[in-house]
Amino acid sequence: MVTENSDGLAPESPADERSASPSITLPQDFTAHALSFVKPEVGVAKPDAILTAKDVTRSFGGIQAVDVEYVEFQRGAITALIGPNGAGKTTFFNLLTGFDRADGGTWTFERTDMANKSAAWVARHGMVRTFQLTKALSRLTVLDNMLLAAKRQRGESFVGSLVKPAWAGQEKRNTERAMDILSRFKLDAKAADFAGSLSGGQRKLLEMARALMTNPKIIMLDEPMAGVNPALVQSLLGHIQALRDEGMTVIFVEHDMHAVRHISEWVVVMAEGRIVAEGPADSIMENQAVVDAYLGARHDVDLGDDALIDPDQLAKLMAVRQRDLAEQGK
Ligand SMILES: Nc1ncnc2c1ncn2[C@@H]1O[C@H](COP(=O)(O)OP(=O)(O)OP(=O)(O)O)[C@@H](O)[C@H]1O
Repeated sequence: MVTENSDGLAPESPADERSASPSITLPQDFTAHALSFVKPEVGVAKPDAILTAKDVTRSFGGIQAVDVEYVEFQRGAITALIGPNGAGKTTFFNLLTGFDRADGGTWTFERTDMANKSAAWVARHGMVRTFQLTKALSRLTVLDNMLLAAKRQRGESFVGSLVKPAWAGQEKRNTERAMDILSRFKLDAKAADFAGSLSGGQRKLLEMARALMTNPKIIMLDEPMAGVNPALVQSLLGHIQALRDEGMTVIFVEHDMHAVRHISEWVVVMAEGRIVAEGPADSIMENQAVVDAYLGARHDVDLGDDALIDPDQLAKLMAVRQRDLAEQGK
């Protein structure tokens, strides 16, 4: 039997079906509490995994960009994916969300095989990633960006979009939904403005807003703090926490370690394509593999809170930094 929406139309995507059925949202404390019993070990099982990846590989020429043996992501939690430049974080995101094809491996989302499905298919099944505002999108209005995101993520064909009755009803619903989401991010007054006129922080909010157009269960944010005025960081973090509080699973790639420490319940660390550590943010900074990974690639990294780093490891970091400066003759 096909369930009907309140406007009498059949649901058009699994996202619509999901919103029509009752859902249970576990309290945020439950997720954080459940993770506090998990051992900080690579590949460790989570109490309620929503996404599981196994033996996922991707190479470019001679470079092994991703070589993830096993990782689970906890439902309803905020998980940060960190690592030095070139660690494979974005490539891993692209593989999981269907924007790139893996050489090998499997991954399942809610026990559904997601390996090498199209990005539109992945989004329709509830997993979306954010994208930076490109030049072309900057020349469209804020509302157009939202409507385009809904179309693209549904995988609508050009011919399909010309079938007027279906198109018109859908367009109206999409516009209403877009305005609702924009008002949540206080961007509704900007709906008719060019996206390119937004500030750095507002652009990040628009990226998040676009991803919400298909009512996802997992939202994957690529560097949500990049280019954001420090005064707006707190508000952006609040929006991410609000998504989690509503029951969404959030996975985000971020270099800003203060943000990572502030909001994530779990941190997964990548280096040279592999996962080298995972655990709660507070303990991860003391992990030798993490310090080594950053020492190998980014000597100027700010791990968020010096007080959390083991004094020996901090001394090691400082020594490398001093040596670099000496070599540069400073
Ligand atoms: N399309 C591509 N063609 C060739 N090499 C690529 C491509 N995409 C990524 N790589 C390489 O794969 C490796 C992993 O890159 P990726 O961008 O995934 O790392 P990252 O951890 O996201 O880095 P950053 O934090 O700097 O964004 C790097 O060596 C990169 O140069």
